[in-house]
Amino acid sequence: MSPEPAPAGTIRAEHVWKRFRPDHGRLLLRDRIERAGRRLRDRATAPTARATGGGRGGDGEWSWALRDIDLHIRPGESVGLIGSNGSGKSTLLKLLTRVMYPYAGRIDVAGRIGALIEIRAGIHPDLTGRENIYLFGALLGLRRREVAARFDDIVEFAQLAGAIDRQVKFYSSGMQMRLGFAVAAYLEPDVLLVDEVLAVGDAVFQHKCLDRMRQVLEQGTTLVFVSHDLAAVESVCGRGVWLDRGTVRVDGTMQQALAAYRGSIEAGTGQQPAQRADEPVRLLKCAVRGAEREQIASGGPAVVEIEIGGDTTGPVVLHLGVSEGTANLVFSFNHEILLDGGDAGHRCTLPHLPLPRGRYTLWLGAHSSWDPDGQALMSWHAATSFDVHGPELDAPPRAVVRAAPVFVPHSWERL
Ligand SMILES: Nc1ncnc2c1ncn2[C@@H]1O[C@H](COP(=O)(O)OP(=O)(O)OP(=O)(O)O)[C@@H](O)[C@H]1O
Repeated sequence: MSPEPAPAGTIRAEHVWKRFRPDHGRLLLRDRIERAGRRLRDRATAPTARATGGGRGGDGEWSWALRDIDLHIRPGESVGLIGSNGSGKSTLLKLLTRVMYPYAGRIDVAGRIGALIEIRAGIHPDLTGRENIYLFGALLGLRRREVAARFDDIVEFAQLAGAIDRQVKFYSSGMQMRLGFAVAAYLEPDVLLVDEVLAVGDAVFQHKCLDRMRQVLEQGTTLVFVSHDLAAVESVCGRGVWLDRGTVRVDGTMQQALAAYRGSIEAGTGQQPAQRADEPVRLLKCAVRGAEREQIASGGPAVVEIEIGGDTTGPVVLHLGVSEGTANLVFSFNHEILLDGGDAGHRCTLPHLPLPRGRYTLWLGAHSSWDPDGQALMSWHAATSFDVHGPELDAPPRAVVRAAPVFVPHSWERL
């Protein structure tokens, strides 16, 4: 008896492997014969056995983009796929759309798929924008009448009113991306797959895309969203999957996946710029603590203690900043200090640290007061990390982007 078909919007990937051959150069006949021989020998070996060896296949030429991926996504779920460059995010989306096929494993996507995985994916350059919309609709299995009912919304969203009867090859990349996203998001797919759409559009269009994704989710569509804009992914997705060198490192809530991913970036020392050697102003010590050696609490006091050395004399502008993870600078300020050529300690007190629970990085740099735009006396670098204890920030409504975490004390009363 065949198993029950999965409900539309279900995505299931079981033990999925995908590999690529990096060298696409021309091969001599001798190389081809050698490869064919190796392939024949390989056939006798099981896929997983061939897959071992740190990303290299048995013939030493293949590298694994995805290794043993298992994912089950239910209808209506919103999944953010995060991970560093080359971790396999786009490859996974391409497998889901069947633009390419896995080497081993099984992929099932139930229902109609709307996808924007490459700017020009699914868009035919010789057809007009109008023809592309109808063609895409037909590929999704929609009737002409059904596409016509959504046509005006698509054109309005993509801001292409004046260009819809022009061939797409004459569109700018921004126009093509807007058309691709609008078509994918307005033709009511059961599954919407979006890869890095925010990288191309301007800020207004980015917000429109996030807003549209939220509406699509409210209609019950399944969303898989790939982006390096972590705040945007966090604002739309409830579930987070962190891909690391082709494997799933964390599959949990979006917050869990982001915390683990950010933590790994921080732990990977060398990824954070350290102070350069031989700079005129040297940071000898740096610590962040709460008042009276207590831990730092949201809204409570924090004390930054630093010791500066070097031969420089005279007034110097010290820059201090705090970032979430290594990326988002939450705040920064400057302070002028007077150096006398010896080592000296400086203390900065922040009476109410406006940060919610989390791990933060303290950044420091210094410039001459006489030449604030000139060469840094101490380059901007990550000096230390510290933890803040307190409440998590409440989540904003879906598709509203929170740029940086700021804890603002507040109280409510009923009138
Ligand atoms: N068509 C291809 N031919 C050869 N190698 C490929 C191909 N597509 C992807 N790869 C390789 O597979 C690995 C995963 O790539 P993929 O584009 O899926 O990563 P990603 O996580 O989407 O990265 P990014 O964040 O930079 O977009 C990389 O090592 C990449 O070089």
